[in-house]
Amino acid sequence: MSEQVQQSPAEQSETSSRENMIEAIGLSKFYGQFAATKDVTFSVPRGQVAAFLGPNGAGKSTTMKLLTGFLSPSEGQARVGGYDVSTHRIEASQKLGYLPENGPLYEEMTPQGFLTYAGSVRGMSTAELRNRLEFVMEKCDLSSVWNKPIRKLSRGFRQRVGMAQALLHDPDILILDEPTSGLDPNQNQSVRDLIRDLGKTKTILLSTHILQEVKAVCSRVILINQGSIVFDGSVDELGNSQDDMETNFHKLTHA
Ligand SMILES: Nc1ncnc2c1ncn2[C@@H]1O[C@H](COP(=O)(O)OP(=O)(O)OP(=O)(O)O)[C@@H](O)[C@H]1O
Repeated sequence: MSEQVQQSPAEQSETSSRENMIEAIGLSKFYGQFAATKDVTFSVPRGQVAAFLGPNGAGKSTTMKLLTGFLSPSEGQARVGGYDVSTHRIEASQKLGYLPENGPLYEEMTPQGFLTYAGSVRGMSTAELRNRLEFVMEKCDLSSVWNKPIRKLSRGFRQRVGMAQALLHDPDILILDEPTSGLDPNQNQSVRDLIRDLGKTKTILLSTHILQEVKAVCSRVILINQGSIVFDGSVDELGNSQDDMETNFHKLTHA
């Protein structure tokens, strides 16, 4: 008979922080009577690339803002890298890169100027920033627009500037809100390739309503509808083929 080892609460919390890099624990956000999210609970373990899927208005961006500390929950707790984001915001943000849905890009700045500013706000040293700027410029394929004002850039390049900002401090965890929204098929492909590459070393939660994207880059799907989680499982469990996935998505979101 196997012996059960009892863990103290502190040990349990250490285990959970080691294994789960992103944790939503009973997250609800109310606007008046309306619940944008209702008791949202899930966790993403180290090294997993998880899709946060749902139709328009389902609560994806709200959950991501709660997870990144940009919104305070009405109820529940958000943890990133083992830290509660409302009480340990700085520690959590050092481990986290966030691509917001409509990133705050400064239109008059160039990518180089904006990313230098973002790095200095994060307190990066000159040498570290120089290395990381070179890395993200190459990784996000920004060299051709490095010194153009952001206002002149296409949606695809703006998205890549947002990705570069999220990657600048080499975080272990990425929360990406619709990273491919509004991109043309070539740009789509290049952002997906980038995410797949990043997924080899990082924990990623990305929101989308594109099923193809889920299949292309993720191993896990968390599906939200009307503010509540309605499915949490592997991509294959949602459906083996694109058609199956579409049928199940439709069933789960049109109840
Ligand atoms: N500040 C706010 N005040 C009132 N309602 C809000 C507010 N922000 C979001 N909502 C509502 O909460 C719900 C969830 O919005 P959210 O932006 O999280 O959805 P989403 O899944 O990200 O949608 P999309 O795919 O369209 O971006 C929507 O009905 C939205 O209108």
